[in-house]
Amino acid sequence: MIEVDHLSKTYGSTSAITDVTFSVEPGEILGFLGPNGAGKTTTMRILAGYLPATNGTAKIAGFDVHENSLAVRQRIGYLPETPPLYPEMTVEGFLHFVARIKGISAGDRATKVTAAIERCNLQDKRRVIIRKLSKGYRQRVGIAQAIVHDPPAIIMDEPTVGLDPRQIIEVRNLIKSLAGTHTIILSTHILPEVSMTCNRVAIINRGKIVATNTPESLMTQLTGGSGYEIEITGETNLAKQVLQNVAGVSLVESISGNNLPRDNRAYLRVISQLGSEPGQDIALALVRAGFGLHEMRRVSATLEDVFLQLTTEEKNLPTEVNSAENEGEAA
Ligand SMILES: Nc1ncnc2c1ncn2[C@@H]1O[C@H](COP(=O)(O)OP(=O)(O)OP(=O)(O)O)[C@@H](O)[C@H]1O
Repeated sequence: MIEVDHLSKTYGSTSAITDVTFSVEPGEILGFLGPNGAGKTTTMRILAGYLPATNGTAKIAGFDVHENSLAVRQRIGYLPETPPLYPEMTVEGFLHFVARIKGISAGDRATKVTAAIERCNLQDKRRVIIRKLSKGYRQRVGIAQAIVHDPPAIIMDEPTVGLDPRQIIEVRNLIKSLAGTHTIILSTHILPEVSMTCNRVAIINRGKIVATNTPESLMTQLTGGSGYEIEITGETNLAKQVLQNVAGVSLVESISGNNLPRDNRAYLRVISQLGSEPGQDIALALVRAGFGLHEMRRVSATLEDVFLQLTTEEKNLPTEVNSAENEGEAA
């Protein structure tokens, strides 16, 4: 349904995205995950036909976003980071207005607007002026305007930014309820958003796709699915250096958080590389380096570990995961 092929965009001398390739199957929700400035908005805007790419192609339902932009706009709903709302209009009036600009015939408008209102649970607010709505309800109106013409594909840029926890749950549930009948790309820098909402994730870092897969497979393939939590006596940074040099170790992070280490104790989390079991070597290396080893236990990797590994430890990546996955996606 959505095919992105070697897409690049430069702003003057700044390269925002480079060689971005991925695809989204019909009915799927793809999470487009990356830190600030990674290139998410740039990609979303190109897909929505609002920005020309410098190189590469993107197709929605078989139509090229640049060459057939009108056909593409009829087939996508776009929710930018700040929803394009007219605050002085009522919810219903605004949705009628959007339906008209999107080319829905006068006879069909009322049915389509009512369907979007019901889908987004806005029945109680249909005659309320948008300015008076909470941010959560405004976001729902933003989603309603994106789906009012019943497009097969929906592109959402950071749809839950600025919402309170209850509103976030509501908007996520709404997005999930749209999957199946719609194909969705959702850009986010929030990790739980991806594991809670998306079937698959594409991780982008500094303008490049560094992995594409289901959240579960990423966790297993990239980290071996496990690691260790370790409590030692000694200096954290020194211990990190020692552990980083142990064969089979992929990522080391401090988990002492804001708590001051008690009795000079450090708490570390080590993620192992695919297929390796470095537990014994970790224990040996720590003891040989003079650290007191108080506790060491196995833990499962989280999506956060994967994300950190991909966005901060690129040099340690098992390369087959990247290339094999991207080829698979492009096929
Ligand atoms: N209009 C522009 N002119 C010049 N550089 C830009 C422009 N828009 C974005 N960039 C740069 O391109 C890169 C990617 O930006 P983009 O907004 O796509 O990232 P993002 O992942 O959406 O980030 P955020 O989560 O912070 O919105 C950044 O380095 C950004 O500074």
